[in-house]
Amino acid sequence: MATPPPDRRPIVISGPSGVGKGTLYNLLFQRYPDTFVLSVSHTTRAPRDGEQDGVHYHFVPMKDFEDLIAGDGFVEHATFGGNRYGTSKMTIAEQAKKGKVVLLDIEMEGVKQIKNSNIEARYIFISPPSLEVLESRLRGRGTENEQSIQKRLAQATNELNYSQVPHVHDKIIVNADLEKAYKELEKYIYQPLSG
Ligand SMILES: Nc1ncnc2c1ncn2[C@@H]1O[C@H](COP(=O)(O)OP(=O)(O)OP(=O)(O)O)[C@@H](O)[C@H]1O
Repeated sequence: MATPPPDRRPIVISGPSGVGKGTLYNLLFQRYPDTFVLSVSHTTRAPRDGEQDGVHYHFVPMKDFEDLIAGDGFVEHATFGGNRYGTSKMTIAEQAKKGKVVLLDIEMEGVKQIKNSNIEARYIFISPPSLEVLESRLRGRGTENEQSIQKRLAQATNELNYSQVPHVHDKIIVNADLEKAYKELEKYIYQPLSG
């Protein structure tokens, strides 16, 4: 059943790669169908096999991406590996208008940009129980090569340091036991409005 949470602000989920963000919010999507929607990013990179425009990404030419930046159309944008990625204000507004609570899966630099924008959001950080566990999850997922694993682990330290900065995140959840972490996420998202 679609039961929207009392607080309808977009939810920004961040945390190191491999910590279980996707696993956790996919559980939320399964258990509350039609309630939440993952924000679809814009990118200038080419679609990979099986990726659909408007579903996995909005695939756009560089010129369109730059026009969107010039028109202040993004809440956050970044460059990775020579390709640009961003979350457009329009995407968030369109989904919110349909009555859905928008979930944004965003890395640290994007979180900083959203915090500097005028977007009202809730910020959740997913933390690993330890760097050793994070490494074993990244390896266990089997999607990364050694170089990519090392890069993600190095970046994880930056993300974890940022999560310690007071008042950046509204909620920090340690993803040790999956079901416990999920319950904590659900409880936070569905908590009654305060004040
Ligand atoms: N609590 C948990 N206990 C054990 N394994 C877990 C737990 N949570 C997630 N995993 C596993 O860890 C791996 C990484 O999870 P996931 O892909 O959801 O991470 P992510 O944070 O979304 O990563 P990325 O940012 O790279 O997309 C997956 O193989 C997943 O099944």
